[in-house]
Amino acid sequence: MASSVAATDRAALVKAFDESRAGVRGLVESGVSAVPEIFRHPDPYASIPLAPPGVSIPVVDLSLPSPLAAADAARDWGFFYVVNYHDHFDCDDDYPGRLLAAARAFNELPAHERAAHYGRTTSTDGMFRWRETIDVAFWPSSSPSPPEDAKLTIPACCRAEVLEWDALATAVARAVMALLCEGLGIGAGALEEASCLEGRVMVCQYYPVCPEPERTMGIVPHTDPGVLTVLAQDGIGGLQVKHTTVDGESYWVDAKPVPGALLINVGDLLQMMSNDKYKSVEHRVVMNSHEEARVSSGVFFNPGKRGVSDFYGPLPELISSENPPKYRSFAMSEFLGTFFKRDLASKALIENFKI
Ligand SMILES: O=C(O)CCC(=O)C(=O)O
Ligand SMILES: [Fe+2]
Repeated sequence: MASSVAATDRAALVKAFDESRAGVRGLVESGVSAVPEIFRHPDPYASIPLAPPGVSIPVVDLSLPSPLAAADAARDWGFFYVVNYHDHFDCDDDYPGRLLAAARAFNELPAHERAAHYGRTTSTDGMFRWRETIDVAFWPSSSPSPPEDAKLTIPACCRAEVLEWDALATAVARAVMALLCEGLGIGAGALEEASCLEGRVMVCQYYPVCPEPERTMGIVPHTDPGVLTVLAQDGIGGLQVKHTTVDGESYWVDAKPVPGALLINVGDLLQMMSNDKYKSVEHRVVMNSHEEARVSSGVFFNPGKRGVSDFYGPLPELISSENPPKYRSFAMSEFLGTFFKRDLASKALIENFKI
């Protein structure tokens, strides 16, 4: 009986929260001093320890001739910063700051102006996160750039910056994919030819200030499902990456904000396509205790070709009797079906395709 009453209370809380269409920011604006029940995690910061001082995520300097730096980082860490890319891609020095400022401005509009874009994402465990997520753009995978009607769904106050960000993130992903292909010893264009730049999803995340940061999380530990993620974050911090050393010791490493840098991470699909050479690693966002909300934006790259005869799995060029496939091949429809059914829990997705 008690649990059905609790379930009813919870349903009422969820309904009230959704109907407000004001999101977590609306709660903060209304002056909540405690994290409401639906956002509370049983033990958000249990599990493995924080990294010892001096351990940090590798940096790949795109202005230097170090062709294997990205591949080494993708193998050992699954995460790396890219720096000094502005000249390489002929982009303004204020990137990604200009995008992040525009995304912040959107999130800080009065609630009634944001409401049209309100959308709440919960994972299959039903837990709510202390964040706002706007899917700022999602367009048919067959189209190389957003069609005009998709552009109009992007909030007007950040539309220009979002479109610039899409173009920059795609150029960076193209260059990084080429480096990662070279690291696999295959043609630099192999991932692009497999349509991995085409199926893009962009999100802007806004993590409001939290009155009880120890009770909830921005994002629980997860791996990204796609091929590659290109992420921009502002100066607040909160993203942590799980790193396991060669001795098998694991800890959370802060992805400290580096001005102007972008973060790249390997997703589950790339781990499988590379037959485990590159690793998709868990990451999470802890609540900040700053006085200002945190803003980040990720572009998730996925294969765009999704026909019945388009199969993914270890790249055939990599497979030999010394390197037999560790995963079976699958169509994107099966992959996505499994993705939407799974828990956000670590590595659950990839296990389904192991041979
Ligand atoms: O906000 C961040 O820094 C990371 C977000 C993230 O991991 C995701 O959206 O998958
Ligand atoms: Fe992620």
